[in-house]
Amino acid sequence: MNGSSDTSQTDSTDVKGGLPGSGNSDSPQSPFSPASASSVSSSPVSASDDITLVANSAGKKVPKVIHYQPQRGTFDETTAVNGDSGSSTFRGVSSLASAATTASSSAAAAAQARVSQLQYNHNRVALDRSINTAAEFVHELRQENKTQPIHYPMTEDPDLDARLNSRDSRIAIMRQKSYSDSPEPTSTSEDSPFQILKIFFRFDPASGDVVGNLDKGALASLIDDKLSQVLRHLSSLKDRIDDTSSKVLVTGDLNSGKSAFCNALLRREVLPEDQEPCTSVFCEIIDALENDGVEEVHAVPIGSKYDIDDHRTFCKFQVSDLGELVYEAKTYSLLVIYVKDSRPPEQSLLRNGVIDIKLIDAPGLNLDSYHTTQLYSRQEEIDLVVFVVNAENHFTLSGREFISSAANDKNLIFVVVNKFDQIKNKDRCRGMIMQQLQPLSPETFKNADEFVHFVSAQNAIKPDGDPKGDPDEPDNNGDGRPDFDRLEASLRNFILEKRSLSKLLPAKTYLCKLYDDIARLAEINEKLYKDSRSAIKAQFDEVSPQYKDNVQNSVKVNEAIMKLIEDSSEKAYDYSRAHIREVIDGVGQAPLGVAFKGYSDISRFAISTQEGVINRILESVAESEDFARNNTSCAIDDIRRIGRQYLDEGSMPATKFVPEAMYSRKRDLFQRRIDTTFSFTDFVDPSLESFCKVCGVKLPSRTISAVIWAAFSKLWKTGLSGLVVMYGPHMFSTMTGIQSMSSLLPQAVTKKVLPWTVMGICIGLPIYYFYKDAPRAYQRKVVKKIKKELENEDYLSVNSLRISKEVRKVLNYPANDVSIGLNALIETSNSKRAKLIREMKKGESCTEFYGELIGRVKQQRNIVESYDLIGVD
Ligand SMILES: Nc1nc2c(ncn2[C@@H]2O[C@H](COP(=O)(O)OP(=O)(O)OP(=O)(O)O)[C@@H](O)[C@H]2O)c(=O)[nH]1
Repeated sequence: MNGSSDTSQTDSTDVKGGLPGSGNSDSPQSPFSPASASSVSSSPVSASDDITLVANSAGKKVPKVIHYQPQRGTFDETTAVNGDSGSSTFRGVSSLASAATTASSSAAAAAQARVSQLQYNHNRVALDRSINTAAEFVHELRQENKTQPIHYPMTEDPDLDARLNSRDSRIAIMRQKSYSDSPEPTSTSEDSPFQILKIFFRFDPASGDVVGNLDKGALASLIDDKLSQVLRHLSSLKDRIDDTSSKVLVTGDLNSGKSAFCNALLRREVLPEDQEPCTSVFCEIIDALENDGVEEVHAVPIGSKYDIDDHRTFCKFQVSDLGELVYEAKTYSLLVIYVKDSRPPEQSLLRNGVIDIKLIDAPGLNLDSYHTTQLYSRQEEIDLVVFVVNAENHFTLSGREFISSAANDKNLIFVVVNKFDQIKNKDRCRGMIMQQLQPLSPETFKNADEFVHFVSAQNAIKPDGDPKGDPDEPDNNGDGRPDFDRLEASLRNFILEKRSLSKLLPAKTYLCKLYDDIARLAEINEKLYKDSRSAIKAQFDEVSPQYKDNVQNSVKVNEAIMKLIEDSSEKAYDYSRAHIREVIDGVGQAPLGVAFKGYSDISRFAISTQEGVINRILESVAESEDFARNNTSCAIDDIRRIGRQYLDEGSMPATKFVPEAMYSRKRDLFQRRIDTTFSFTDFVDPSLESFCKVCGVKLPSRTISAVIWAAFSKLWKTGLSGLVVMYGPHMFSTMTGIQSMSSLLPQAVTKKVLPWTVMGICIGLPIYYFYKDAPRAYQRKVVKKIKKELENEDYLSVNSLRISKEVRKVLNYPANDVSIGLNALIETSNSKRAKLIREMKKGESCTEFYGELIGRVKQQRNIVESYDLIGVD
């Protein structure tokens, strides 16, 4: 029987009244990859075939539908059963013997068997669903781990030093230790709170720290690896329970007699046995009925995937070629051996008429690490492990490692202590083996009667061995057939009758352990987030006011500094305006100190005078700039002092103040704009004041002289002066009676002295005046001219503004420094605050996620726990 369409009928049961929602049709979408999902769906549910066990079409030589009656130990063609009365203990060989005496109750047994079959299918479908649910949980954990790395508790056992996370490395290390005869390895099972989600960490003795520098990301990736490993395992579990055949893996140390054991089961020497290590290729032994009854070997080349219907995937050989083929590990990865078993179904394990059995003979554990790794991975897809141990050697290190790993998954494994015929002190050997087994597989130890057998495989096949093999015969210490028959009966019982145990129990056990682990991991994480919540809240309460204070301080400081800048700038403006105005106003009033060396030197005098005036004004501008510099320097100190109230020196980027740099770029170039040309009229600037000064006459007062001068100027300008010249003498004589001035003087004076005197005064005095007043007149005129130009271009305001602007500009640098420092403080406290808010939110959502997950996982755990597998059979 294989997994073809006929086989699907075997387990394809429409579960009526089974577990709520069970059955593939309404199962949630499979969380596995499409490939594995499709492999599962290849067993469609059929309501009509719920309890019929069907041999495949190749089984023409046996009844098409045969039914095993375990209590009678017989088969008939009308009753479809697979189970017994539901006893929870293993019947062993005695049950077969007693079955003969209960033939009359066959109808009742058949009915019971139907119920058993129905329950088996219920459990299988329910487990199938539970595997899907478990895979969903694992997917959720993986997703969570991506967004927020899962916290994983680490063990602190220094003995874990050399343990690595990969199975290969672990095995390699174990093997290395085994070769070096090192003491028993330290198991991490006690150190880790997990059974399935156990991660091996490397202990760093130098740092005294587990896994040394393992950061969150690396840990997350380790957890992700582990979770994807679990997903793969769940997928193979699913395949395993959906697979109608049973795979029995025969493994053990090199030369322990695995091949001899397989041969003994087949009652013929199919596999080669040798003193030297020989089996280096996996051998799958299948009933020849699966190959149209033809005995042959299909050797699958490395890299090829075996398909019996595709001849390109294997090479055909005779069974007799196996002697050479088992050494061809470099060419073949698998030898599929089809053998006939002519014994009746109630005796043959392979051709039992109930289910397909594949017997897998594996290379010895200590052959090499590659084969050991292969063995570990094959172990995951098989239903039953038969571990063959050499009674002479007991359990080796690699054997112990393998058994604890397999027992973790399977709960129950068969231990065949072979070559028992070679042992003299059998009781001592038995005691020691049992002692070694107890910690490795407690369940197997508990059920040792059924699962631990001391035999001699070689003797079992000998022609002089008891051919009938009565399993009820007392133990004869492995010297002959009875011990082996007893073993075989237990094996048959477990595989065929206790199918729930052999097929479904591993899945149930694994799921329970996985649910426990997920719940434990979720509890640890939930607790962590709950615990860290109050710590984060306390931090937030501390940081939050800091942030507010920083914002307020920043506003306050910025306002103070802005005011300081405004004040300094205004002060510079006011001072500059007042000072330059004062200088411009007074520039012409004091002598400029430019010597007038006569008219021959008039050009130099003119230029020097102009320069003198301009320089005086420029000096006043420079003085204002100096004032502004000092003022700025003080203001900078003030700004830094304000900043330091809130910032430490280091957090304030100090821009260096260079006073000379101020006003170095925008110099006042006013002198270039002044018209430096001059003319004769620039030296004439008559005024009463200057006239009096030149004549050495002191004016009565400034007011009187100003009035006189004003009147004179008016007269002169309005033309009254002409009237005075024309009619003045006439009016004078009319009013005084003096005809002419000359009549008052002697004739000689009138005629000779007076004209010359008058002429001298009228011509000489002005000439003298203008000559003498020319330098001062020029100065006055130049001052007037420059002042006018300054006024035209609003020189005063422009320069005051320029000076104050520069003050503002320079002060903005330290102000900016303080502002940057304060902003950094705000930014730091704000980002701390934001981070804490994020952490709080994340913590809340994580707490919620794990809390909810724990509830769902525990609920599922209880459901799986409630599946009664033992009671079924
Ligand atoms: N005395 C004795 N020798 C046995 C028994 N079973 C096997 N042998 C011998 O042990 C040797 C190894 O047996 P195999 O069956 O080849 O062992 P194996 O475990 O398959 O060997 P590998 O596949 O190479 O690891 C052979 O010489 C067998 O004849 C037994 O029960 N008693």
